[in-house]
Amino acid sequence: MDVTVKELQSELAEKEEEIRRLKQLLNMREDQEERLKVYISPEVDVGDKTYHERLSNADISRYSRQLILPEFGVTGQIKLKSSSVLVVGAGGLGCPAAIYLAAAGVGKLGVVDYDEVELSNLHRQILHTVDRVGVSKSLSVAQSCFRLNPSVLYIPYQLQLNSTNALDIIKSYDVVVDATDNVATRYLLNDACVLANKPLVSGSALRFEGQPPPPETVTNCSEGGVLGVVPGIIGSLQALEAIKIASGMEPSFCQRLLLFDGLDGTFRNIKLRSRSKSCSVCGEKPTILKLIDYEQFCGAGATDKNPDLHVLSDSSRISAKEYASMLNDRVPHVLLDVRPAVELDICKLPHPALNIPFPLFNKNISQVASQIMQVVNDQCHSTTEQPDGSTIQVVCVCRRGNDSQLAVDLLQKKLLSTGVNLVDIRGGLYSWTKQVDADFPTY
Ligand SMILES: Nc1ncnc2c1ncn2[C@@H]1O[C@H](COP(=O)(O)OP(=O)(O)OP(=O)(O)O)[C@@H](O)[C@H]1O
Ligand SMILES: [Zn+2]
Repeated sequence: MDVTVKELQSELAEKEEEIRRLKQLLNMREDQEERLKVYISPEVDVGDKTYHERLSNADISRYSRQLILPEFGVTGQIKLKSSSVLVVGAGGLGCPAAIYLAAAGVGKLGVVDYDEVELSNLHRQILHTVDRVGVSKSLSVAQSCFRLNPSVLYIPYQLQLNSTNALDIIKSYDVVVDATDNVATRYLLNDACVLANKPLVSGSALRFEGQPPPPETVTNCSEGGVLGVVPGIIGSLQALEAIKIASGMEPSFCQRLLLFDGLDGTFRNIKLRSRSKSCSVCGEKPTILKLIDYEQFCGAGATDKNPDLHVLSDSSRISAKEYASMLNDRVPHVLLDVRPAVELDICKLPHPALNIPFPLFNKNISQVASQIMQVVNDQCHSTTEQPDGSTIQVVCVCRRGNDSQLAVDLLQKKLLSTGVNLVDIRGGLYSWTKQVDADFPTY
């Protein structure tokens, strides 16, 4: 009897959620099979065993505008129809890539993503919809593509691609499109595609810049921000390249890197060095003969979700609720907001704050510390009941409660002798919304 009712309830809820998802997937596949049947049935009528290798009348109408392209033509269409493409990542790049691959008529389209749709995805992940918030992204992309072109076979994979499953999944596709957002997965895909001998079309898009091949990225959208149309452009270019490869046309970005700057609207096409003989994956004496642990190798997770840091001891942290009572009781303090200035325009706590963006702490902690002491001292003078500087609290806040801890940690070391009491708000503005004010925006 060591399992509590609560634990059982939550396990049941989890299982029910899983069942709900499986049912949804099943429905979609049944629906798809039904439609495919309709599509393929003329095979019997025509009595032609090679029907799949020919185009139906519906195909000819649907793809007519690309069939009349001399470089593509019926040969290209048939090749495309008998090919398969795997899109890894159903986000900002994956959505445009997948929809154009589906529209163009690839035979089989696999879509990998472990994550679920969030409202903050919709400005750029254009295949998801408001009513699919909380639904699996890979499923959502497959559903949207299905609506556009039901003759394609869609295989959604609701999982995180890693070294244990990558080769197994990749092996049944002809072309792989990297539409992910983290370094670990980029390395994984690179090595997996070399080992499996599959062409990889890489792309990335951050802030205003985008690039198809090769893998290279440092920040991510939730940290750096991105205008939705930029991944739209890059993901479309990835689809174009994948279509060229799958249909037997000449690829454009073999040993080339295309850079796009959305702010000044320019493209740069850079020639890459040819394959290095000493490369550890594709060189003459490769040392990487099977997939390794890429999260460990990169020192970064294969998701862009930052883990919660635990830098400060409990005594240096207060909850959002506790801060709300401090405001309520008018406890004198200095509120220090360490977010970038642009984020202060989005929302602020209901108390005047000193804004010093976190990067400045690493850059010049002495200057930051003296700026804070100045404000603390000013506040002491104006607060008659609190003549002693050491009783003024400095409360540090950021968006999620990671930077605020690092900032307090740096300050504590610097201001040790002053006796100033430094704390951070556990979980940042995010917890403020959760614990104090449900109307406070999250971003
Ligand atoms: N190893 C992986 N396996 C499966 N999916 C992955 C993997 N790595 C990244 N992804 C997926 O790739 C997609 C990248 O898209 P994008 O960065 O536009 O979305 P996001 O991470 O949801 O956005 P944001 O950064 O704003 O939270 C995400 O949906 C993410 O879940
Ligand atoms: Zn190499």
